[in-house]
Amino acid sequence: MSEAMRAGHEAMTDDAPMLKVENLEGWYAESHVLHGVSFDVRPGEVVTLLGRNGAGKTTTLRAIMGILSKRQGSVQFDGRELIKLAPRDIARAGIAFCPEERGIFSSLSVDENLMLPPQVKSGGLSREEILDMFPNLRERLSSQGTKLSGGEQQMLAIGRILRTGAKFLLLDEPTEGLAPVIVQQIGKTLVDLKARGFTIVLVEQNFRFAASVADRHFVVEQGRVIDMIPNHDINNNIEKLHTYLGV
Ligand SMILES: Nc1ncnc2c1ncn2[C@@H]1O[C@H](COP(=O)(O)OP(=O)(O)OP(=O)(O)O)[C@@H](O)[C@H]1O
Repeated sequence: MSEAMRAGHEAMTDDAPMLKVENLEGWYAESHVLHGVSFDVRPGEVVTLLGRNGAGKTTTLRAIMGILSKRQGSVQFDGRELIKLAPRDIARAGIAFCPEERGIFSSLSVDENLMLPPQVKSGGLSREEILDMFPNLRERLSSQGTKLSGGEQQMLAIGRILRTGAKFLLLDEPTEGLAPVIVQQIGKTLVDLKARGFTIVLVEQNFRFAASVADRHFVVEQGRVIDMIPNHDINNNIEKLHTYLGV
């Protein structure tokens, strides 16, 4: 079998990663922040990036999305190298990013915010399906984006990327600052998305939440992935995790 055929064959098998990040390095201007991040995500998985503040989790998502001024290394998605692509082409490949700051436009209504991101692929959720998933948003459709509660804004930020057709989601701390009952609701949403075939990378500080939704956890420290813990093995690794996370 030729190299090209083997690569194609591997891309077709279930075990092949959907995303494979290798030796990813990233900079903010002169500041070298990512020092060779490597991890992979299989189709249908939910994985988390865990780590202390400033470890490089958000920067890793930004580097995957191409929205970092300088980056190098390899980001393969569905067997295709993305590292040299512009952010819009990375989005078109089928990766959607929900940033920590949520990016809700204050001058637009909930409905307008929802319909804002362009569709990049067929098979995205319809407006109705999204509103079925987030009934609170249906009641607030004509409200201004910033009149929403933090939880509603988070649901809108997640909901609108589901329209795009991207099946691979990068979610940056979706539970940050939210009340426990809302965190629970977001957790149910992620389980639902997984059941619908979405693959998710989740940056999370809330370790308990991470354990309730994820298949595997990657520990980020000083711009590198230093460990991987399968969720089924998490109870055997609690002390180690506490040390990693400084909690
Ligand atoms: N816009 C920026 N310009 C310069 N340095 C930055 C910028 N954003 C983050 N950094 C630095 O890059 C490093 C990694 O930050 P990053 O936000 O990726 O960490 P994190 O693991 O996501 O942590 P947090 O939970 O605090 O967001 C930190 O040292 C941070 O100070």
